[in-house]
Amino acid sequence: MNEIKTQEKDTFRSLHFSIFGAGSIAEAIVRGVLAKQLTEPSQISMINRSNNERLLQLQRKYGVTIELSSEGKQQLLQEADVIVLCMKPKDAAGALHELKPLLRSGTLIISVIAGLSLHAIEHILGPVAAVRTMPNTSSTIGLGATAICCSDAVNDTQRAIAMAMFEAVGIAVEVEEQHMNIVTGLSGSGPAYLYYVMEAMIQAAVDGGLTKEDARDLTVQTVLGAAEMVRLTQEEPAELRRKVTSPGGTTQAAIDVMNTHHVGRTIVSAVHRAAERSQEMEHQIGREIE
Ligand SMILES: NC(=O)C1=CN([C@@H]2O[C@H](COP(=O)(O)OP(=O)(O)OC[C@H]3O[C@@H](n4cnc5c(N)ncnc54)[C@H](OP(=O)(O)O)[C@@H]3O)[C@@H](O)[C@H]2O)C=CC1
Ligand SMILES: O=C(O)[C@@H]1CCC=N1
Repeated sequence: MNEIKTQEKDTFRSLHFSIFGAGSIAEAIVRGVLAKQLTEPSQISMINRSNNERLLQLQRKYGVTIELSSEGKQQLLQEADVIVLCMKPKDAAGALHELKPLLRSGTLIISVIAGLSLHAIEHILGPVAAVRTMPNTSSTIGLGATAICCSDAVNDTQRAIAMAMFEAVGIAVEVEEQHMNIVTGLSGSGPAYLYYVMEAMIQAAVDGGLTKEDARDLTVQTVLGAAEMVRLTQEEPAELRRKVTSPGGTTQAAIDVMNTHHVGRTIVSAVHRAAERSQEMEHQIGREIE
């Protein structure tokens, strides 16, 4: 992970962030940013449409500012230097229309919403400084993987703020907007694919007689170790797999079963289907805003 530069750190600390939509990914980002001490809880406000109980819970947990009245919420949006859009795609158009009359010039918009294009944001808000991102929930523990792309109005400082925010909670890369859908299929949804595999591995071990606890511990360490092996050795996953697989051995027997069931091809199709779904959502939001 890159260390954030001192100057950017100072800029970051001086900004007021309004997290517009206080769900799972919003919490992952806030928790990660606060854990990295990138800013103080008092610089962050969180807003929901109606779930005030959730806001109170977040306030208790992180010490962030919340507002329960609609006037108070509007004021937080008006005063924010950075507004982070974190609602579901279906709620995005409504929220952008709500935001439009409140937006000050110079406010940076950062969106984490799958399928919400920069064009759609600009269509409603006008030519704003907007950063489209795709993080993932591992940001909660500082191991997120985020891709970002920026609208024409984004200046270097604003780009650095967005990068700093996501580098504080993992790695961040800048990509062309046309690649955001495949990023969504890869790293946005990706943690769920690995949990899916882990669920199956734990189930198999329990079926084979292990306790749930031992099955879970051994599975977690196996996945952690495999990811770290790829990262630290810089070897290709295929090469590392070859080293585990003795001819005629146990791994070969397992891989044969996976090949018979086209598991590799299925994963490729799954990632592409998620990317396609992201594109469909982009079109759907596009239709909603026209
Ligand atoms: N979860 C993930 O792994 C990832 C999610 N994303 C993206 O993040 C976004 C949020 O997902 P997630 O965190 O899972 O969703 P959640 O359902 O957990 O949270 C969405 C939040 O948005 C609030 N909200 C909805 N409409 C408005 C509004 N008009 N004004 C203010 N708040 C509003 C909801 O509040 P209320 O309940 O009061 O309506 C809710 O708290 C999605 O667009 C998704 O594409 C991106 C990367 C990864
Ligand atoms: O499932 C979703 O739509 C969101 C986007 C990426 C991860 N979760």
